[in-house]
This record gives sequence, C-alpha cells and structure tokens, in this order.
Amino acid sequence: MIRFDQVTKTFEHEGGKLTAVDQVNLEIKKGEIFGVIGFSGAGKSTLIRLVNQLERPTSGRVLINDQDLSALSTRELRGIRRNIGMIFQHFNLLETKTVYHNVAFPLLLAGTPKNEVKEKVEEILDFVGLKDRAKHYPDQLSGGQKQRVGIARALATSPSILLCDEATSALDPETTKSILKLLRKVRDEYNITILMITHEMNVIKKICDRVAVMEDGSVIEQDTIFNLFSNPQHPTTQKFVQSVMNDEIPASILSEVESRHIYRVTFNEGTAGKPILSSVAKKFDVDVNVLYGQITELQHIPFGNLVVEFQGNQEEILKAVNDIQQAVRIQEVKVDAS
Ligand SMILES: Nc1ncnc2c1ncn2[C@@H]1O[C@H](COP(=O)(O)OP(=O)(O)OP(=O)(O)O)[C@@H](O)[C@H]1O
Repeated sequence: MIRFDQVTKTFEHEGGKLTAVDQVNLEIKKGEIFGVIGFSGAGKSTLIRLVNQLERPTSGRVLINDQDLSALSTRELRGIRRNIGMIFQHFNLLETKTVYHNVAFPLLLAGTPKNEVKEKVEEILDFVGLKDRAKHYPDQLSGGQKQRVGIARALATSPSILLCDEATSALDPETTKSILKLLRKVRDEYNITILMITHEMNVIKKICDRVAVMEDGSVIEQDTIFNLFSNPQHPTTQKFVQSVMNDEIPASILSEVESRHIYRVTFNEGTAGKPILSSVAKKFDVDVNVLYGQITELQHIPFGNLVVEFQGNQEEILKAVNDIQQAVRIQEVKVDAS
C-alpha cells in the first residue's frame, strides 16, 4: 500500500547538509495501523510528509499502491493527495468556521455538490460522536472534541490513508484513549490504512499493529508490536519499551534481597497461565520467591515479566533455571551489591 524504497531526504542549510531521513525501507499494508516512534529530531515528521509529498525524496522512491509518487504529474498528485487525510497535534482547525464548515471545507474545495456535502458531513460527524456540535466553533470545544473534528475533516473526502502527526500528544491520557479508540474504529469500519508518528510508546502499544523505531533518520528496528515489546533489540528501542512496560525492579525490593540468585522470567501467549514456577519448586530443592512482576496485553496476547529469587544451593538452582528455560525466557538479573 505505502512503500518507502531506499528513501533519503537531505536538507541543505548554511552550514552544510542534514540527512533527516536516511535510506529508509518500509512497507505498510492496506488496513494496517503502522506506528513510527523516535525521539525529537529522529526524522518522523519528514518521513510522514514524504507520503503526501509535502517533501520530495532526495533519492529513493515513495510508492502508494505501486505508483511512484515522484513520477506523477501535478494533476495525478492532486488526486493522490485527496486520497490521503491528515490529522495534527494542534488540530489545525479554521477558528472562524463552525464544526460543520471545517468538515465541509475539503469537500467544497473538491467541488462536491452541496446536498452531497450535507449528507457526508452529517454522516461523518455522527461517526466521530459530534452530531450535536455542528454549529459550535473550535474555541467552544475541548481538545479531544477538536481532534474529533480534525478526524472528521480528514475523513470527509473518503481517503484510503490517514496520516497522524503526534495526534494525541496535546491530550490528557483519558482523552488520548478515546481518540485512539476512534482511530481504531476508523480503520475497522472504513479499512483505512493509518500511519502515525509519535514519541509516546503507550500510543504505539495501544493501537498499532506494527512499529518502526527511528533514530538519526534511520529505521533502527521494525516489527510487530508483540515482537518488538517482548524482545526489543536496539538500546533505543529498549528504552522506549521500558518507558511503558515499567519492568525495572524497584530499588526498595532489590535492597532487601540478600541472595544473588535473581532472575527475570518472561511469559507470553502460551505460557502466561502455566504454573511453571511452582512446578520447578516441586521438582527441585529450591524455593521460589516472587519479588516483582506484571502482566499486560500486547495485541490481545498476554505478556509479562516476573522477577523471582531462587533460594537453595547453586546446583539445584541451575537445574531449576535450565528446566524453566525449556518453556520460557529466563535471564539472570545482576544486582549491584554496592
Ligand atoms: N525544512 C527543513 N529544513 C532544514 N532542516 C529540517 C527541515 N525539516 C526538518 N529538518 C531537520 O531534520 C531533522 C529531522 O526533523 P523531523 O522534524 O523530521 O524530526 P522529528 O522526529 O519529527 O522531530 P520532532 O518530534 O521534534 O518533530 C531535524 O534535525 C530537523 O531540524
């Protein structure tokens, strides 16, 4: 659906050149919710702007439905752009226009007959839950309601792609949740492909099917949400994952642990409900003391960590660890004795 093929974008400035996007390869499938995460300056905004050709690649190709965007005429490009909706962090609504007219605006620009505009705007305002706000002005709305208008406006021309540029970054956590729920409904009911950029990992965790992590213009890692959260490879990805998985052992617990035999056991789909720990305690001469843990859901698959301490002699502990290793991932946790 959307394909980045060795895409590089450099900006020239007085001091020289800056590579904002560096040889990126990505393939986003039809109907997928694809997230791009990275710290400030990683190149996310430039990447998303390459999709609607607000930026043109310095080299490489951006393709939509196998069409190379840089090979299109201005007219063809206009057609492609109509097929792409976009929502923004600060909503970008027309402050002097009502909710109705904000949503009607792109349809009127496209020359849609007035009766069709009315029908479409009413349908879409109903879809985003703002039917009763049609006559309000943006400054009479909450942030969440403004973003709903933004979504309605983006959907007015029935696009097949929706670009979301930090769409929830200005919203509180509860409102973020409701907007993400609405975006999922957009995908589920209209089968729209959603490409979202964010620096918030919990947004990625809640809604995306797959994610790419960007750093210094490059994609350093990409995978399904489950794989990336359960087994992040790159140190930057690990940092992002840690920001939401909260699986660091609290210092108060570590300071009370005298034994050095501490392990992190990672449970997933088939193993989250199994009595793996109690069975090794029966099988070997060890005691298992659960220190800390959490179970969460990633793409409806249970996933979690337990930090456990083994008590017993070294040999029995190693046997127990080996046994557990047959079923799940287990890693020793180094405790700083100082
Ligand atoms: N039009 C431009 N001219 C020159 N440099 C630019 C331009 N647009 C972006 N850059 C530079 O490209 C790099 C990537 O910027 P970009 O905005 O894509 O990153 P980002 O990940 O979206 O960051 P943020 O989350 O802060 O918006 C930055 O160093 C930025 O200063």
